[in-house]
Parts: sequence; structure tokens; C-alpha cells
Amino acid sequence: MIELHQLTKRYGEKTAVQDLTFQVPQGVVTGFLGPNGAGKSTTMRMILDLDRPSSGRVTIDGKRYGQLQEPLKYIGALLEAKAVHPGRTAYDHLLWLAQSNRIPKQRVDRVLELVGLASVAKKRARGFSLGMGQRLGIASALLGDPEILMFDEPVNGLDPEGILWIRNLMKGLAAEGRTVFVSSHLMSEMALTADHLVVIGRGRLLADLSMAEFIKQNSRSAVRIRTPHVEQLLDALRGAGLQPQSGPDGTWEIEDGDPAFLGDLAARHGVTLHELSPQQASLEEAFMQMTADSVEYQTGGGAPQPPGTDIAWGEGWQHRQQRREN
Ligand SMILES: Nc1ncnc2c1ncn2[C@@H]1O[C@H](COP(=O)(O)OP(=O)(O)OP(=O)(O)O)[C@@H](O)[C@H]1O
Repeated sequence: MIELHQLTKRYGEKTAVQDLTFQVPQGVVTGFLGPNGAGKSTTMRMILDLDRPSSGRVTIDGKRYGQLQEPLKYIGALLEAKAVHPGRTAYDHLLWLAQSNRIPKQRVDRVLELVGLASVAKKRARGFSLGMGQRLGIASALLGDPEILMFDEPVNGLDPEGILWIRNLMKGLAAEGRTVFVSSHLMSEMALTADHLVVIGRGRLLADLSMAEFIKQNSRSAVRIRTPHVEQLLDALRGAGLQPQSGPDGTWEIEDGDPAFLGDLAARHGVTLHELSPQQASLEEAFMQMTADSVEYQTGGGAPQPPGTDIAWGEGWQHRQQRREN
């Protein structure tokens, strides 16, 4: 198990991780979610002793990473896919890692097979595609057959086949009883893989809960109705004990409503409907709301606006232009 206790990391004035306390449970995939710059990679680096905490502590099975003998047998990690010497073959890279942790040579062939790289084992890493590099990184993580696996944004830049492969791999590893800790900035991705969620924003813990609980708390459903006979509709709805809320674009919404019941109710009151549609708030929306105050680089609100509108793209160029004209 990975345990973090009041873990904090400061880089000069910048606090990248602040007072993080949580545990990563065994036997499930835990999604480590946060917008860009939230502190996910910094936290993962501290777990692996690649960065020293400013305060607090993090332990793996009760020990600091540095205290683990042959650490690859406890924890395997994919942090940067291309952290391989470009002149080395996949086989040699893994063999070198195996020897440093007294892992038997046969395990190199086994993991190359597991990740589908056996046929390119003797190729130099410089010729590898992003997907192959990612698979080699995963082979390194699996090399010591560790109980704990950690992946930093493993699906970034992969094609759909590669993404599906990684998803299934993570689920399979957790099903074997391992601890799988995976970071992402996409809720939609985590919804498909994670059983548990740890959400951070600006280095702070925002949520630590099961995926099922997150879905229950955040998947609001409603039925949207549009009608030319608004007053009659509202009377009918209120008469049935419902509380319609005004929705976008002249529509009305009934939280947790049943479309069949609402359609029948409207028909009984002779109300014509132009729309009767179930609405489901996406988990991505819920995640964006949760982290809205923590986004490090925010656009000036919504979609990019063309130059000349009120959104401040940076006004320096206008001042410089004016100075030139005067
Ligand atoms: N070596 C460093 N020196 C100074 N600041 C750093 C350093 N490493 C990270 N930071 C800052 O700490 C914050 C957290 O960065 P980190 O890379 O951990 O975030 P992240 O959640 O992994 O983001 P992303 O999804 O963009 O990779 C950011 O503001 C980043 O600029």
C-alpha cells in the first residue's frame, strides 16, 4: 500500500503539493486526477524518491522508497515513456534494469511478450514509436513483478488500440490483487478504468472516494421539456407535486423526472410538447466544476474569442502599436 501523510513540496515560492494525506488501496485501480499543473507528477516523483518532500512523508508498505531493497520488486512505475537510452535495444534496456535488481533474465523475455514487444526486442529504442516507447516503459514497470504499479498519464498520445490495451492491462493487474495508481487529467478516461478516485487541484486534496460514490454524487439526471403552452405545463407539473426549473433556451427541467410519466401528464392536460428529452450531466462536467478554482492556466472564459472582442489576449501589442503610431 502507498501511504501519504501531510506530504508537501515547495519549489521556491511555488507550492506544488500541499499537505496531501491519502492511501492508495490494494486490488483496485485508483485514478489520480487533477488538471494540468495540479501536482500529480510531483507527487509520483516523491513516492519514488526522485524528489524530496519539503515536509510530510510517503511510504510504500511502511517504508520509504530509498529503504526498499531491490525496489523494482515492490513498485514499478511508468513516469516518462521515453526515459530510455535511445541507442539501447529494448532487450538490453530491460536486462540492465533486471540485473540492477537481481531479477532473473527469463523475466525480460516474459515482460517483452506481455507488452507485445517480443518481435522488436533487438531494435534500438530510438526507432520506437510513442506507443512502443510506452509499452517498453510498462515492461520496465512490470519487470520485478511488483505488487504496486504506478502510471503517470499512460494513455497520453496513444491511438485507440493502445488506449484500450492499457485500460485492460490496468484492470487485469488490479484484478490480480495489485495496487494500481494511475494519473490522468481526463475524468472520462478514469470513468472507464478507475474503481477509486483521488482528485487534487493546486496541490491540495479535493476528493478521495470510490468511483461509484463519485458517480452517485455527480451524475445528475433530469428531463427537459419544451412547449408553446408554458403556463399550462407548469400548472400541470406543479399540480402533480413536481418542481420544474427553468432550463436553457426557454426549456423547463424536472430533476430525476420520468419521461413516460411527464409525456402522459402533458397529454392528459392537452399540452403540446416540442421536446421531451432525458439529460445526463457528464462526469467530465462534474470534475471540471470540482476543480474549476484550481485550474492553473485558464482561458478568459469559454471558447476563444476573435481578436477585437473584450477578451484580453494580452494588450501589450496594442500599446506598442499606439506608441509606433504616435
Ligand atoms: N522542478 C520544478 N521547479 C519548479 N516548479 C515545478 C517543478 N516541477 C513542477 N513544478 C510546478 O509544480 C506544479 C505541479 O506540477 P506537476 O508537474 O506535478 O503537475 P501535474 O499535475 O503533473 O501536471 P500535468 O498534468 O501538466 O503534468 C506546477 O505548477 C509546476 O509548474
